Amino acid sequence: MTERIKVAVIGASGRMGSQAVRAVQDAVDLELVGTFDQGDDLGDLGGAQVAVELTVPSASAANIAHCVRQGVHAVVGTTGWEEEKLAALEKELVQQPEVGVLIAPNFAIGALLMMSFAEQAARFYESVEVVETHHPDKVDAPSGTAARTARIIAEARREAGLGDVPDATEHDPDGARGAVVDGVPVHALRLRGRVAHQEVVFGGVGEALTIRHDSFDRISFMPGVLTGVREVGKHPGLTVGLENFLGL
Ligand SMILES: NC(=O)c1ccc[n+]([C@@H]2O[C@H](COP(=O)([O-])OP(=O)(O)OC[C@H]3O[C@@H](n4cnc5c(N)ncnc54)[C@H](O)[C@@H]3O)[C@@H](O)[C@H]2O)c1
Ligand SMILES: O=C(O)C1=N[C@H](C(=O)O)CCC1
Repeated sequence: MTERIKVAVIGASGRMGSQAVRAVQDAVDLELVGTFDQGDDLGDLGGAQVAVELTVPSASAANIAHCVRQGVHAVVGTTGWEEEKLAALEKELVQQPEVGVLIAPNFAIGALLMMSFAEQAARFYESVEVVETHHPDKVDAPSGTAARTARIIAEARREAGLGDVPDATEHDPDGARGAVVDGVPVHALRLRGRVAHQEVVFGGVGEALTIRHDSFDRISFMPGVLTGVREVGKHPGLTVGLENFLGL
């Protein structure tokens, strides 16, 4: 039998981390060797080959820098990885060229397809807005998925030579038009009872296209987490987006 991949989970007591612990325990080809949460010394990560990191935006970069220095591959679901943090991580990875880090704003297959479909549609529509809905315990807004979707759409619009999204608003003292990420309006709803949901709404002359994805349960993220764990060691350096491991 081939050796099982040794896995640690950081943020193991959280909503996602506790699901990830169960998913790793249930996978015959993986071995859970460490669980860590706030205040724990990560040390050698229990001898893990791969760490799954599901914490908070303010802690994630330091945790991943630690993993890289320990020579441990990392699968990162935590959001809030802005450009500066990614640049600093890339510098860390230069010192450990055999280590792979996957930053995955969303592990659900449907969310990855939603972003892919949105990229495909972007060049055909003058108007586009992103509306994300999450549970009210989420600490960051807009969601990592919404921010990434907006950037993917913006890039596709630039490549197609589209100009700004049309918007005649002159007076919006309360910010009713929402945030703007790379030129794309993004609206964040926080509702008890929801998990993670997003609509990408395109508007053209006389028509609209809505691409919607719903995660009703965090179990929807687990196949993607496990794919990340199995693949990350084969992809040294930084990878942003699980779609890169899925041929999407
Ligand atoms: N990529 C995805 O598909 C996906 C899906 C769901 C959630 N997320 C993201 O995952 C992250 C976690 O979400 P959640 O709902 O599980 O949050 P949560 O608040 O339930 O869990 C976070 C856990 O991290 C722990 N923690 C905080 N600081 C820490 C530190 N310095 N070291 C170790 N552990 C620490 C907390 O104690 C808590 O147990 C968020 O950033 C969220 O946006 C990503
Ligand atoms: O529950 C969360 O928090 C989620 N965070 C990710 C994001 O910000 O995009 C993925 C969906 C769930």
